[in-house]
Amino acid sequence: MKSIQVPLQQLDPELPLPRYAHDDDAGADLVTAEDFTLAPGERRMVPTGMAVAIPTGWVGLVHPRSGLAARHGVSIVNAPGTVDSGYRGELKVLLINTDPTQPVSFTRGDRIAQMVFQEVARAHFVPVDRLPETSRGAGGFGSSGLSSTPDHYAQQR
Ligand SMILES: O=c1ccn([C@H]2C[C@H](O)[C@@H](COP(=O)(O)OP(=O)(O)OP(=O)(O)O)O2)c(=O)[nH]1
Ligand SMILES: [Mg+2]
Repeated sequence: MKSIQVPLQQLDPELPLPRYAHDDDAGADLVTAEDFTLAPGERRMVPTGMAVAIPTGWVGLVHPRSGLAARHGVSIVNAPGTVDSGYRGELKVLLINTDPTQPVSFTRGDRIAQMVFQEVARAHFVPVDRLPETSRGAGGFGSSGLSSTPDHYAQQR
């Protein structure tokens, strides 16, 4: 696995650093700096008490935790959140409680999200009159259907 150094400023020094729960995990867990409760349907910008300097050419993606999603319906509004390498402000997590009836409470230090680091490419956009042809063409938004044996697969069999 590639490894990068990420300078981290602890705006709230008593909180733990982000950690990988297991050696091969893709995401390092982020914690909340605050106690809060999300009412059903409520969203909130949650501070993490830290700022980072992600290396140029990389991005930090703020992903939901599946356990919170499965148990409480808690997700991230803008999933995955994009943390630009030039961003020096406090990392925040835009949580939402999608449960229609149950509130959910968090305590300072609880792990609320996970950050995945990825390399990014810079696109240079080149205006053209025609795009190269493909089998998909302009089909999208469900064009290949739901069934596991659609005609769509016929040519590959
Ligand atoms: O989940 C997130 C998403 C973003 N950010 C911070 C870092 C990121 O670099 C900055 C801007 O995010 P984004 O580009 O997604 O927001 P925008 O609405 O496009 O704002 P801007 O105009 O500042 O780019 O906000 C977070 O702390 N958490
Ligand atoms: Mg932006």
